Amino acid sequence: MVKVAVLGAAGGIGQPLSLLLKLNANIKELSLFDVVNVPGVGADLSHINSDATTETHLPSSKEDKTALLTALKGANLVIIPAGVPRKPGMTRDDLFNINASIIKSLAEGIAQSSPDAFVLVISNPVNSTVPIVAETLKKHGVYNPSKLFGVTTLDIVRANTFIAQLYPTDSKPTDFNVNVIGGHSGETIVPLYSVGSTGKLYEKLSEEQKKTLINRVQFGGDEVVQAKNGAGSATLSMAYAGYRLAESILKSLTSSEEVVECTFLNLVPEIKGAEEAKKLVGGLDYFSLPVKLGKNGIEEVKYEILTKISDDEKKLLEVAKEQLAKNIEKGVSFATQ
Ligand SMILES: NC(=O)C1=CN([C@@H]2O[C@H](COP(=O)(O)OP(=O)(O)OC[C@H]3O[C@@H](n4cnc5c(N)ncnc54)[C@H](O)[C@@H]3O)[C@@H](O)[C@H]2O)C=CC1
Ligand SMILES: O=C([O-])CC(=O)C(=O)O
Repeated sequence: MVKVAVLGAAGGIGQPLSLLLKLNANIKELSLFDVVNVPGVGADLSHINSDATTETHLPSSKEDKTALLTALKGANLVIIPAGVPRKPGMTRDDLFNINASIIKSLAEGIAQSSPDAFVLVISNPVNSTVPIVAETLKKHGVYNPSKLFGVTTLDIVRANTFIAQLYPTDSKPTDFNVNVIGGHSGETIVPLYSVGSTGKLYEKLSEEQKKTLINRVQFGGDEVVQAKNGAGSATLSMAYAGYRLAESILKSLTSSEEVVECTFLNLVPEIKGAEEAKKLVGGLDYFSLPVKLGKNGIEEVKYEILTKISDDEKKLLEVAKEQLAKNIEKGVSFATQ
């Protein structure tokens, strides 16, 4: 039975994500933090007759650090959807200037109040915000790379849905679990349709259809940003995806079932398979890959998948690596300056 803290709980993602978490029988306490509106969200959720208790934490002023520290106290799992979303015409990197400082200050709170927690970073640009959290925790001497997750699950969710839409009579979205690797923005997102559950169906597509499908996964976020027309980006599908990763982590804590998920992680030697992965991705320090989850977080990186990909996917990877290197460096230098 665990305590989960959601930072940014009153937002577009935070609210439906908190609703899903409120329904999870493994969660004993749900701690909701935001800089606005969070008491209302908490009061509303608290009437649901599931067993998790709900508490809310709203800072009394910009200087008030106590609300965050209290929200995080004793948390086993911290999920961060705090920050600003995109508007049409913006890239995720355009969010860096605002979101980087928000993420850094939240990571400082985690370092102080819940240094042993699993940390799931949703806030964009993920390719840079994850290194910011890592460097901030390092500075405070409490960094455990096995417990830091950049949430890329929405890319997997989209990849499953979009291929199923091409084969409406032969398949359904739940048939698939596509590995999507790399990062979480545009061309850094690399869906590996040629391996695993989608291999045979993918091969049947024309070159044009393959290109369109991959592009749709890479730029799926833009579809939602454009449809919302200035009112933000994906929130409901993101809440579902963030919940899926949180649920998988909780499952690996409470059962002996093997659980594998893709996540954007820090490729450090202490994690089994990470050194092999790092060599295969041109020395990048962070990359999204399938990982085996266990009681202590990421137990093993399933790097072997990188040796099975098609020549076309290798080309996509080259483009992704170049962009990722810049995004990662931007996050690291912000946090270490
Ligand atoms: N990783 C992924 O796949 C995805 C990431 N995102 C990202 O998630 C983030 C949140 O998106 P939305 O929920 O749509 O935005 P939103 O604006 O609806 O909600 C963000 C919430 O964060 C809160 N917030 C701002 N500063 C804060 C602070 N210092 N501490 C705590 N809370 C704070 C705001 O008050 C607001 O309630 C964005 O950066 C967005 O780009 C969105 C979709 C997918
Ligand atoms: O597109 C955005 O800005 C939000 C996001 O990360 C996504 O939907 O994948």
